[in-house]
Amino acid sequence: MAPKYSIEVEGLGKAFRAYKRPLDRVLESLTLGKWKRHREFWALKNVDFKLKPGSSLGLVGANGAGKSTLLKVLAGITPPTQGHYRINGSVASLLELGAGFHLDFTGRMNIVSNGVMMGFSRREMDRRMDEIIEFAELGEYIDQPVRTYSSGMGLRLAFAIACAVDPDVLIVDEVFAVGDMYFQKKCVDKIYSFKQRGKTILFCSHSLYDIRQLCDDAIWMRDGIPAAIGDSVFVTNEYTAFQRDHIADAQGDITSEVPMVVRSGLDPSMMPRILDARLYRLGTDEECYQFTTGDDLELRIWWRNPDPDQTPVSVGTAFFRQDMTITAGMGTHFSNFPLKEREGCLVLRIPDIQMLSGQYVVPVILFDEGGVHRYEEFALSDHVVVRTETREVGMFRMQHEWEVVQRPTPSQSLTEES
Ligand SMILES: Nc1ncnc2c1ncn2[C@@H]1O[C@H](COP(=O)(O)OP(=O)(O)OP(=O)(O)O)[C@@H](O)[C@H]1O
Repeated sequence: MAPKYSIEVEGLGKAFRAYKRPLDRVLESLTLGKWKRHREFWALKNVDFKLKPGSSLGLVGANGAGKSTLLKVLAGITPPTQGHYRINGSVASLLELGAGFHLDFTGRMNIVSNGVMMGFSRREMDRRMDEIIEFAELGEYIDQPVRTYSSGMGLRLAFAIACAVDPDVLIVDEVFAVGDMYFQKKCVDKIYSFKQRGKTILFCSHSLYDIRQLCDDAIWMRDGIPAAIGDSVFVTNEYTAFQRDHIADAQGDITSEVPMVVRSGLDPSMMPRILDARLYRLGTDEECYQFTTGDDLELRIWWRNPDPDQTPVSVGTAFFRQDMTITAGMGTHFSNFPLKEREGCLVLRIPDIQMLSGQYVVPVILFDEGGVHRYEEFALSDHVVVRTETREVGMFRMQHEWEVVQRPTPSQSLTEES
């Protein structure tokens, strides 16, 4: 019978020793610990959660919040100081890049030694060798020592090995931060296929967008303690709200939630591209960036995709306020509207805009078909300004109505009944 949970974590904590100076560590060890020179520092405290097979959990939080430490504990790389965890099934982890590789061994030799470390026999790894080499696409480098690899190449090899051993639980730390666009796309596809096959994924990223797209649930780690746990959209919203209130320099960086575009790896002539994007009054050729609440607008996006079968794309856009809030986001992938053409002008019609006064930045983003991987981000030539002619407050005009009816207050009805 399949286990109810693939990961169970209870009261997990991890303390490190913090030394003021490197010398203090030496002094402490020379005195066999009698002369204590460290202070205890808790990188993780009171972490509790359970994950069912097939679910994916994202970790978000500021630098130093404890995300990597939690992943390392669960990957068995470092023991917890407090609490327990249990993982039902096999685990593969992609944590520090290149960790677990022998630098003087070739890629091929590392495939075997890595697999053996994960509990596979040499023969099994030999059997999977071709599949791993094919996925990693390292060419002749597969027979070169790993010390000659770039970090992207190390990642390719590590990811190929992790995929080939087909673990029940995959633990991934910021895998999309390294590697070229083409390989990132392969990683995303693999992660999706893991999810679809009922595997469990633990994933840490600074890209809230990736967390929302790939993870069902999320934990916001703050100073080693879970500050919010739950649905990934809820948790990332909580985290964004916190960042907005606490990080002064977040001002101005209004599209930071949409991660950077990566433009390498593919033959440039085969790259899907956004050629242009402009805003108009609906149904006219009047290009316009100033609207009044209730106006009708139309965004036209010209794109080209040389190979829609091999590289299917989707297009998204959003209205970002100056404080980073996404007021509204739309995407062909959300609307199940596939773009099968090689090129064309995609028209997004928005009648009766309901946004209230404000200035918005409207990027247009070319994604893969699932809306996860970004090929290109295109900025409109101007900010969009919306004015509201009434004195309504808030971000949005919400549909509503008022009415006066004759009905007793609930407390009156109770008195009458008794
Ligand atoms: N081996 C270690 N010895 C001492 N302190 C450590 C060690 N590893 C991590 N820490 C500390 O634990 C805290 C949590 O670190 P961790 O790497 O888990 O954060 P993170 O959330 O992954 O950060 P980032 O987003 O920058 O990767 C940090 O203050 C870090 O300095």
